[in-house]
Amino acid sequence: MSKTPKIIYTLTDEAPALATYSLLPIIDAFTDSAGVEVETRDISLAARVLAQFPDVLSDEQRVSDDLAELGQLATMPEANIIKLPNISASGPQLKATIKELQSQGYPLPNYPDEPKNDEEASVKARYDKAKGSAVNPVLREGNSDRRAPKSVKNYARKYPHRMGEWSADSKSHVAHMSEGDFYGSEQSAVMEKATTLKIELQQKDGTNVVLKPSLSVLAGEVIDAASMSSRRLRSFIDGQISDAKESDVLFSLHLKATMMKVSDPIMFGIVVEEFYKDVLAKHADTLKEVGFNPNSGIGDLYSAIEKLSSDQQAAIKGDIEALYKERPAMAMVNSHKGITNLHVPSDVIIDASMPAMIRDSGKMWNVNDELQDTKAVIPDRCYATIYQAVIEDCKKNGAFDPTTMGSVPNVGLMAQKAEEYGSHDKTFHIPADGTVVVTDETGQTLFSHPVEAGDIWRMCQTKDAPIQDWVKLAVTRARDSGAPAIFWLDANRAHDAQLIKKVETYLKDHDTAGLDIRILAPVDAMQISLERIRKGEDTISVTGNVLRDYLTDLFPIMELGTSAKMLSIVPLMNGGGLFETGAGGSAPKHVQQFLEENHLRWDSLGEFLALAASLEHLGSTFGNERATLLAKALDEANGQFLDSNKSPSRKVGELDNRGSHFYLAMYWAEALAAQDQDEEMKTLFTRLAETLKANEATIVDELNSVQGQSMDIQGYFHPNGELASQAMRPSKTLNDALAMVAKG
Ligand SMILES: NC(=O)C1=CN([C@@H]2O[C@H](COP(=O)(O)OP(=O)(O)OC[C@H]3O[C@@H](n4cnc5c(N)ncnc54)[C@H](OP(=O)(O)O)[C@@H]3O)[C@@H](O)[C@H]2O)C=CC1
Ligand SMILES: O=C(O)CCC(=O)C(=O)O
Ligand SMILES: [Mg+2]
Repeated sequence: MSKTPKIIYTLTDEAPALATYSLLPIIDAFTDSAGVEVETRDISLAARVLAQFPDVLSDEQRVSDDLAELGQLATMPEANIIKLPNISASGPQLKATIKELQSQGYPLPNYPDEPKNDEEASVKARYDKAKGSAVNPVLREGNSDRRAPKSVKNYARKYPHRMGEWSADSKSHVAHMSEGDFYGSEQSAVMEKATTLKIELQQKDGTNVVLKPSLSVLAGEVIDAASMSSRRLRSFIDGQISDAKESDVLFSLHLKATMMKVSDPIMFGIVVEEFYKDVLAKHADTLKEVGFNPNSGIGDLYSAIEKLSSDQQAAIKGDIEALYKERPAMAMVNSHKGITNLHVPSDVIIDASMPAMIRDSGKMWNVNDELQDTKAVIPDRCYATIYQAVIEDCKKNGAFDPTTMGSVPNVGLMAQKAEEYGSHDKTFHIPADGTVVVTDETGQTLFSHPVEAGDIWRMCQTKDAPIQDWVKLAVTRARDSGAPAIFWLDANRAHDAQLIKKVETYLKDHDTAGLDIRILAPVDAMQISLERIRKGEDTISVTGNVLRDYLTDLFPIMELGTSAKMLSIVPLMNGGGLFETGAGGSAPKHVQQFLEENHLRWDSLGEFLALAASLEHLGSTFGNERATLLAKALDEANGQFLDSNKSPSRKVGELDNRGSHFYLAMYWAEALAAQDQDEEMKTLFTRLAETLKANEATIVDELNSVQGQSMDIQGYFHPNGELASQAMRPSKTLNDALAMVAKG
């Protein structure tokens, strides 16, 4: 790996990838002229799929495995990576990508749902490497520091987003299990020394199945295991379906099937099976024949039955319509297109979906496109209760006020795959009744869980070094910000109880004099943080990986309207920097709008903030003065951008993502023109600033007047780069101005 100071900018998917076609040429123009190298690496879902199959692709079609390269880089001190959100693919998304690539002439094999031989098993294993949250855990060699910078908070106070009102008699609530879940069954242990673990299912019939023959663990590592009873989950879901009907609230399910890619699709499938039970039973044989997979959602049924005669299709569809009349109303993802909460496992993802519901008065959309009170089903108790605490607070005190509310930044434990629950090769769908037993190399039993066929059993690892780093980061943030820091840990949970001991120990390594650092159960931590936020006070949440994910959408969405406006830094444990953009996802809805009317409402503020932090890091690590200068100027430009409210509008014909990039470029050039530290840069950027200012009206007109047309960029997951670039760079005046400063 070269040690030249450079920034790696990632190419990803959907809305952020489209935005990059417009933003990257601007970044290139500014950094080229300063001699700062910016290189790209493609970690899009399509590229990650292609990288798995060099053997079937032609020389021209073959792509490098950029993710593997970046995974290596993330462990080195010179790493400086800007990571945009990417698709964490659900099964249906992965299959759609394969289909699109095949239609573009890539001779990829089909995805074998049920491999029939070794060859198919190997194909499936390769595809599965690109499934779910396959990027973030590879790059996250550090813990997470996510917060709203002051300028962004001031912006939200000046231009508050809309918040739905709350009523004291809202019927919305969270429903969770009371037994048989992961929370209730968790067992945890800290490894005294490095060892190798074995996971085995001792079946009732006396035979043993080795689930994992060997797993190396380090001294000090926290290991835990838990199970989810499918029988109890089914009866809980049945109860909730009846209760939603009786209480006349929408039924909705909130999981993280993308990130917890093994456990949560199974839970999703169980809910699909229970909700559509009668129809699925009536047509069981036919649906089996056409290969319907409930874990992929009811949307998969509609695709699967396309193979049937139109009469057969009509019969099944008719039965589903009849079932809807008996069942409670379901929360809709898109009522115009008939997309329900149970259509696709990746459409409703808890980190974004629960905050959106809370922002919308605790309601979700019904089939008539109206907001309605909702039962939010979050089966496992580990974190469900925090959302109920927010709902209770809103019912009592009304909606939060973005103009006065304080902030809850987050310090999250996630380095080296910490607490990656339910997502990896240590989560199993149990094939038969028995006991799952974990033993160490001396044969001593660590954990033992009685299980039934169909249950989910998961193990999770959290290494010691990341925990120490996380505690240190929390103390640093508390010191730098002056805000109290709360560790959200539940003494009644086996895993958290181990972490509490470690936190108490490692806090002693730091000077905490004068700091307010507490350890509280998540519900208590939530209540105190909400009480303080209403008084305009800030409270740092110091959490494990799952709460990091949940809270870094929840609070930003309440405070700023979207998590896209967050600063999201991952100080890598070996000294490098990973700068994530925002905290949200890849906004598929934004792409839909872009394709329908050539308006991209994606807000790249997260990218602007990440770039400033990345340049600053490059400047300080390599003593590169021009990088520092660019960083300072970009900081000012970001302030100006927010102050002038040049974020994209949601409406066609108005300023969109491209227009917002133009303004950023103008403010950035103006800031560089205003400085006196570097004469050459001053001269160059004064010319650019003057040109952009003089042509502001023309450029904005060129960018806005193209809107209102449908667009075709020949692909969704793997669009034609030239067409996408043309679409995203429609202003000749702006392009010519940028060419003026670009080197060469
Ligand atoms: N770090 C990562 O790589 C992450 C990836 N993902 C992936 O993203 C995909 C979609 O996930 P989903 O949960 O729907 O989350 P998204 O964040 O994509 O969408 C939720 C909503 O948040 C708003 N939003 C998000 N980002 C922006 C932005 N930059 N500018 C303006 N508004 C924004 C949009 O609201 P509105 O519609 O009102 O405009 C959007 O519809 C999935 O494939 C998921 O796996 C998800 C989270 C993180
Ligand atoms: O990796 C993923 O799938 C999602 C990550 C995410 O939502 C987050 O880090 O906030
Ligand atoms: Mg998230």
